Amino acid sequence: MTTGTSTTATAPLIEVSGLRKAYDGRAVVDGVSFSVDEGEIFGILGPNGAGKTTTVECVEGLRTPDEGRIRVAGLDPVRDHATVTGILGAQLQESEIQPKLTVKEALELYSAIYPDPLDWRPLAERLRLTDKLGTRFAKLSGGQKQRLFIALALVGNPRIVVLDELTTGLDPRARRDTWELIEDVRERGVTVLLVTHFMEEAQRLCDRIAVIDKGRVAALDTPAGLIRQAAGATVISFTPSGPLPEGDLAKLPGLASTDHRDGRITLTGSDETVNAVITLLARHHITAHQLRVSDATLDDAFLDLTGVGQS
Ligand SMILES: Nc1ncnc2c1ncn2[C@@H]1O[C@H](COP(=O)(O)OP(=O)(O)OP(=O)(O)O)[C@@H](O)[C@H]1O
Repeated sequence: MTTGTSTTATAPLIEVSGLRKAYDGRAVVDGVSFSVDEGEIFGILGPNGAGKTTTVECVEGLRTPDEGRIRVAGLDPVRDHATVTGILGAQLQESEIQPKLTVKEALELYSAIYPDPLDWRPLAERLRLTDKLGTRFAKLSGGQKQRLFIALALVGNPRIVVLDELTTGLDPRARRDTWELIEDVRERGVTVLLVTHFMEEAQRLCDRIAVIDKGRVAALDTPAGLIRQAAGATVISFTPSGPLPEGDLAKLPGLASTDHRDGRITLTGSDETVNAVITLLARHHITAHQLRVSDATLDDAFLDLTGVGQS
C-alpha cells in the first residue's frame, strides 16, 4: 500500500490505515486498513454490527477515528472536511432531508452546492422519479426515498461516491436499474465505495471487496479471489444411498468444507475433489442421488469467512 501523503497519479484515492474506533470503551472498528484506486468500485461486506458504517463514516469525515490514518485524495476527511465534501458524494440518512422539500427542490438544492453538478433531470428519469418531482419527501415510499438518496449522492458529479446499503428496500426491477446506473457511473471514472448486504450486488459491481467481521478485515480480494481462497471453487452435493465412511470423506484431496443436512452431503473443494468423491462412492457401491456440481458463490465464501449467512 502507498503511504505517501501526496496525490500522485498512482496513489490510491482512498487510504485507510490502522483505523480504530470505540464506543463506550468497546472497539467496533479494530485496525481496519484498505486502499481504493481511482475508478474502482470497492465493496465492504460484513455481518450486522461488523463496523462497516462506522468505517465509511470515518472516510466521509462524519466520525473522528480514535486511531489510524485516513486520506481521501490526499486530504484528511476531518481536518479538510469542506474540501472532501466537495469531491465526495454520500448517500444521506433519512433524518438529513427536510420532510417538506419536494423531490425537485431537493435535487435543485443539492445541485447548487457543487461546482460542476450533473443535469438532475436525466438522473431523475433514470431513477424513475420524474412523476414524483412535485411530491414532498415525507410522502415518498421507502423505495422512492432510497432512489432520491441515490440521485442526491450522484447529482454533484463527485469524484468519489459512498453508497451505504445502496439498494436496500428497492424492488428487484429498481435494484437492477440502480446497478446499471452505478455501472455507468463507473464508466465515467467515478470511484465508488459500496457497503452492501447483497452478494449478487457485490459480485456484479465490485472490483474488490473487503470482508469486515468484528471490526477487522477478514479478507480482501476480488470477488473471484474471495471465492477461491475461502470456500473452494466447486460445490458438490448429493444424497448417498448408504452411509459413507466419515474418515474417507475428510481425506478427499482439495476438500475445503463438509456439511451434512437431512441425509444430504455438501462438500466444497476443487475439480480434484469431485473426481475423488465419485471414485470413493463407486468403491463403496454407493449411488449419489441428485448429484449436483456447481461453482461456489460469494455467499459460500462469505459464510466460510465470517460464519454468518447473508440475505
Ligand atoms: N454512535 C454510536 N454509539 C454507540 N455504539 C454505536 C454507535 N454507532 C454504532 N455503534 C455500534 O457499533 C457497532 C458497529 O456499528 P456499524 O453501524 O458500524 O455496523 P455495520 O457493520 O454497519 O452494521 P449493519 O450491517 O447492521 O448496518 C454496532 O454494534 C453498533 O451498535
